[in-house]
Amino acid sequence: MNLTKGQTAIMQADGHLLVTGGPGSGKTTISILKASQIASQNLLPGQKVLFLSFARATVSRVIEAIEYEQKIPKEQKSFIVVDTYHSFFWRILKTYGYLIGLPRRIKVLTPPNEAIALSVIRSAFPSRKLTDIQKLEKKNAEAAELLRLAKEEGKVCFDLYAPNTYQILQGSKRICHLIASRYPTIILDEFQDTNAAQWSVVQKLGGGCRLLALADPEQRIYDWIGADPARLDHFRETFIPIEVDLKDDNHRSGDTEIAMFGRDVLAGKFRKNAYNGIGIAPFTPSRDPAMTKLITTVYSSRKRLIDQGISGWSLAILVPTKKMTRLVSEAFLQPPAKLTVIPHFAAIEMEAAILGAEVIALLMQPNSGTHHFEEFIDLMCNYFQGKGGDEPTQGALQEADKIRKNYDAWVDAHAKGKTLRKNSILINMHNVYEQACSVALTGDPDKDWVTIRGILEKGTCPRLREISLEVRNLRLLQRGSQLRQELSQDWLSHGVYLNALEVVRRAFVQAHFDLRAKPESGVVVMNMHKAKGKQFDEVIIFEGWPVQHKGQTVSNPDRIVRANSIEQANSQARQNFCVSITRSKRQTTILTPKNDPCVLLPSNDNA
Ligand SMILES: Nc1ncnc2c1ncn2[C@@H]1O[C@H](COP(=O)(O)OP(=O)(O)OP(=O)(O)O)[C@@H](O)[C@H]1O
Repeated sequence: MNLTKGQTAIMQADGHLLVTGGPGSGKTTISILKASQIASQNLLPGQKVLFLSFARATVSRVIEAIEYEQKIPKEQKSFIVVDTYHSFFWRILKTYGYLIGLPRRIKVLTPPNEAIALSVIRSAFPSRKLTDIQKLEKKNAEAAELLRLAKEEGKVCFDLYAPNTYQILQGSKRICHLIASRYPTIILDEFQDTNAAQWSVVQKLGGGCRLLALADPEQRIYDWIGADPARLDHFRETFIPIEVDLKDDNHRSGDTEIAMFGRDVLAGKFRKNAYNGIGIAPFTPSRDPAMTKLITTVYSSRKRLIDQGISGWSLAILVPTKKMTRLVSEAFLQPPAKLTVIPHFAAIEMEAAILGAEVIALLMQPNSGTHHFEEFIDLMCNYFQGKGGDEPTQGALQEADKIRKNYDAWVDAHAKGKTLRKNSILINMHNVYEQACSVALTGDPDKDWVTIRGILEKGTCPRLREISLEVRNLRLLQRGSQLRQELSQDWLSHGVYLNALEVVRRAFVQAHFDLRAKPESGVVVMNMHKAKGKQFDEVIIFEGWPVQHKGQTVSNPDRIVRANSIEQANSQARQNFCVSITRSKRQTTILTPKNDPCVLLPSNDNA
């Protein structure tokens, strides 16, 4: 690979560095080569280069670049640590948290458990249309409870990682010094999206370490969780870095006009009528025709990639919302019009699946007396309280309440020697529970998991059926996985799965910090925000459509721009769209409803 002038300047620079550049301009690539150079020339024994990213998704892209694209030699690779901000902060908190009043032993409060812990507070507020005062009260009540959980119970939620790490660094020069001597160079990926708390930690780290920030101000898509347009200026003022702008170099899709189209979307002015590498196709705005259009478009893209003989090809379907990710995934599994199924991986929010998995794990454990059913009920309530993550629906919270009340009535009836009323939701739930508990398990975790899941799926309890469908999205029991090994070990030691629930809970915490990743391949479906920092051979962007009644639009959900309204087409919407468009190396196809095309696309007036 021949380095560009800008990339060469980066290789020659000393001191703090700020590297900017558009999509595919080679920021990640050059930072890896720089890390490798530092690893071979500037490290003392015990030191490493630390590469910090926001999400595991981005980490996997960096690892892909280190392993597969740049083929960094083994001896240098072992001196580069790629980590998420989360897991780096967590390591600091675990070791030094006691200095700021956290208990000596702390645990991760995972998002599903955070949702459960906050559900009582949340259910006290209306789920929609909150006044500003209500919003503030809710936020304060949630923050106070999360702080209490951290300080009193040692359960630390993700949002406290950065502020608590800052507190530790602020209070101890010695710890700052220790980190700097371990990691004399820190690379900050996607720096434009750093929030205030993360920035305060970076400022502390920069006192002793050399910082290399990578940024594209036009790919800033996290304003809603604290990214700040002025962040690059903060970095410039604080660290006076050498600055290299890789500008609009485009190595990702250089043979196409994908990057040009992305820039034109940002500017809202289109230089051409058609762009090489960009396809825009309308679909009929209702479920089956829309999904049919998407599925046939996927067939064509997939065929193109296979015909070109690209090994390990990747095709991403990017959609605006979590809900659409699910709808598309379901349509790929059960396509309309007798089309064939599309094997794929969907990046679905996992709260519901994780809590559902806990129910299955408990059912794998032996039914060892009266508390088993009680624990089962607790997990069912947890599932409904936590399945919506930080946006629980009132319906789900009420469902949890209903289960609890019916259980109390059941206990009461038992105590009085009476039977439960016939229409109690507990009747079916208990029947299916009993069936699951009485099935003979084999010691093969994968098989046993599927057996229990099957009982829930075929049973008469709609709530357990829902759980069986949710956990279908889990991929934790593949051959060789840690979870599978630990469950097998549990069976070997006890002849039953004595600790299945504990093993499953542990596996999810490990999975959150697990950074081993393979390049993304095959068909993947994900929300547009999740595609940040990634690249694929082809991309299809697919959005929702207006719902009409008697000729009037009654709602317009799941659009690239909220309600597809030109007033909402702000820079965030444009940047988010541009990031998605430019993830592709060869071809980006945009599918948009025929009667109400995306307002960011060229219309006949501005093409
Ligand atoms: N000088 C170069 N010559 C050829 N290919 C390059 C060069 N620099 C980078 N590339 C390739 O271009 C592609 C995009 O590079 P990279 O991912 O580093 O860009 P980026 O600036 O980090 O992109 P984004 O901000 O969109 O995530 C990669 O496949 C990389 O291998």
